[in-house]
Amino acid sequence: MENLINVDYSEAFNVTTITLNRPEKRNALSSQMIQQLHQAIDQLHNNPHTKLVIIKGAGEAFCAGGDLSEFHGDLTQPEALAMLEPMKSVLWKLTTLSVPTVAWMNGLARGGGMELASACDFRFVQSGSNYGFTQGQLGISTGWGGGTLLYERIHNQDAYYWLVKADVREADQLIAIRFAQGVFSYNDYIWESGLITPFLNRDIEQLIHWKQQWLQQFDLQMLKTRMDDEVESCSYLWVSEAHHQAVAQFFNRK
Ligand SMILES: CC[C@H](C(=O)O)C(=O)SCCNC(=O)CCNC(=O)[C@H](O)C(C)(C)COP(=O)(O)OP(=O)(O)OC[C@H]1O[C@@H](n2cnc3c(N)ncnc32)[C@H](O)[C@@H]1OP(=O)(O)O
Repeated sequence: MENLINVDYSEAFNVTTITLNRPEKRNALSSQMIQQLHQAIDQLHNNPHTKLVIIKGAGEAFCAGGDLSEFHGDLTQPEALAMLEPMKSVLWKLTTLSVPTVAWMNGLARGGGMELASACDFRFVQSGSNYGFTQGQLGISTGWGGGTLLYERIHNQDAYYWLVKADVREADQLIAIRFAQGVFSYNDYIWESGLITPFLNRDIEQLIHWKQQWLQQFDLQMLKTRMDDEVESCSYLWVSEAHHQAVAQFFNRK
């Protein structure tokens, strides 16, 4: 099977890097990639030395979201719900992972790509790139639980407005709204970046404690229910004419 998800463990740093490897499609997530993401995250539990997980994209993009050609056909509401569930499960696993997670957003992200980033504990963005929860422009809403997680990452009023506005924003705007915790340049080498160094300088026991402390803020059952509700709502919007027209417009754009 094609390696659409690459997993690299650094012995030197005790860090596992998961790379979305479909650059020709701006790392748009297909069902096969989502399946491989599940496997990659499940494998993390087999390596007790991993103290940080970094998610990044291959090529010039971080992640263009769900695969519009695969997921956005004429699905019924139940079919849409079933199609959305697996990636919601990936976001849940990432959110509740026992060690810190970083989204190294080395290029543009749209829609579900932003939801994937919202499931990470920290987000670092690339100067000159742009990012947006653009599902609203497609006649739908966030559909993997990442909208729920956005409310836990930035001020709730800002989260609500971004989801409604569904606009694309520059790296510095993501810092201003506190969605991102740092900005790096195009040719910054991740291991030499001052953004990652603090994690490298800490022991796994410290990092596990801080992650546990973060998660203890939440009623995790309520958080999961909110994510479930989000996905179900999106599945009803899936069958809207606005959604079908928006997807057709994308593929007829050239
Ligand atoms: C729950 C999550 C939610 C869902 O699944 O419902 C979503 O994530 S909905 C999808 C949200 N994402 C988008 O709407 C992004 C759509 N893509 C774009 O706006 C642009 O492609 C962009 C800005 C990501 C990149 O633009 P650029 O000019 O750099 O490249 P191209 O547009 O020429 O694209 C290159 C190549 O990639 C294919 N592509 C890009 N995005 C997707 C996607 N989301 N699904 C499938 N394929 C995608 C694009 O079609 C081009 O392929 P090619 O064969 O070369 O025509």
